[in-house]
Amino acid sequence: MKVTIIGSGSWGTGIAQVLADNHVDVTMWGIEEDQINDIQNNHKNSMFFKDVDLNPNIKATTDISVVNGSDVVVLSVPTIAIESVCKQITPYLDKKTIIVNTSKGFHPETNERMSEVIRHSIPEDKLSSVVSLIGPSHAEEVVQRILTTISAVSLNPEDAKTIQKTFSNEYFRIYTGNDEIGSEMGVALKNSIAVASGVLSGLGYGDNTRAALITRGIAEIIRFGEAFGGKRETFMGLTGIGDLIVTCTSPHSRNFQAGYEIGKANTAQIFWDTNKKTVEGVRTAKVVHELAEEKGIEMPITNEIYKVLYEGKDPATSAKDLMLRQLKPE
Ligand SMILES: NC(=O)C1=CN([C@@H]2O[C@H](COP(=O)(O)OP(=O)(O)OC[C@H]3O[C@@H](n4cnc5c(N)ncnc54)[C@H](OP(=O)(O)O)[C@@H]3O)[C@@H](O)[C@H]2O)C=CC1
Ligand SMILES: O=C(CO)COP(=O)(O)O
Repeated sequence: MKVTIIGSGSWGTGIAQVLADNHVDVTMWGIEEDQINDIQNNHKNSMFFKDVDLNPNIKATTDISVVNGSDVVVLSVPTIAIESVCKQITPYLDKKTIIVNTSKGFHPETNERMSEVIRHSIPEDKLSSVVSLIGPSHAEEVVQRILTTISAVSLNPEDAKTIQKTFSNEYFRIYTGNDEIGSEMGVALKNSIAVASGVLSGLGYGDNTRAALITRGIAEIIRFGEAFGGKRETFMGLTGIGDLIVTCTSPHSRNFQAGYEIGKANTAQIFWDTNKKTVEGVRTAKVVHELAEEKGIEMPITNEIYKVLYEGKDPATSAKDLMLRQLKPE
């Protein structure tokens, strides 16, 4: 089994660690020469994990032709880059390949889910199927082999099983699923709720507030996901409540961290002026706000985060407005 990972960032490195530990032939491809040399020669990705030793069998290159001969290609770049990397790898796919999506969010212009983007970007004769490998999994913990469980979700059950077998080990357990819509919606929408979680912490609120946010957050994620065809039970699993909990509560979460700074400053301007990290929940809030308006879906938390990010509303007023919304029965 030959696996190529597209993207040499945080999550690509986490995935590579798991595969190399499983004795899979794994190569990371990236555009940052320094990072690639660091992985290939020093067995480190110091930009992301200063003190972590990587499995020395992880290979790394800036040569995209490495994709040639791959049985599986894992895409570990931000959602805004998924379409372009699909186009870049297509000439080098020489058989029907399983494409593993690990990104969480929507296409920047078409608002499509990631599996849809990949299916539209890679010709059928080069694509076995898309498997989304998603769930509660901060790379910072996976590289340290901290026990983690996530889902391999695909419309093709055989390919989902192949990915389950390839990635599973004593610290990384994979479940399979086929509700692509529900799973991809769950992991995308939780990022905007995680920004809200950070904002509330930055404003100085506590554990009661966070529990309220997670509970009401999953309620609006379910409303949205069901309206698009996701199954209710999926939102109770790893790609729903599981990923929502980890991202809303973990200091590793970049969505939480971005929200925290916004809450502390009581303005999103600080984010727009300084952020350089991958914070998917920011763009997702815009997509979800637009789609929810179109379909008339009630998304109070996501809408307040949208107003904070895109309309200059101050977070303290947003929190108060959420609390004073007209009361309804539970
Ligand atoms: N980090 C995590 O714990 C997890 C992340 N995810 C998801 O994985 C996706 C990637 O996140 P993550 O790895 O954290 O992000 P990072 O920012 O850590 O890494 C992304 C990598 O992709 C590279 N990249 C960006 N655009 C391109 C491009 N056009 N061509 C080639 N490479 C490109 C970046 O290079 P450069 O630095 O030059 O921009 C960087 O090396 C996100 O959707 C995220 O939600 C999912 C689960 C866990
Ligand atoms: O999706 C993730 C963990 O499951 C990563 O979350 P962040 O992008 O907020 O760091």
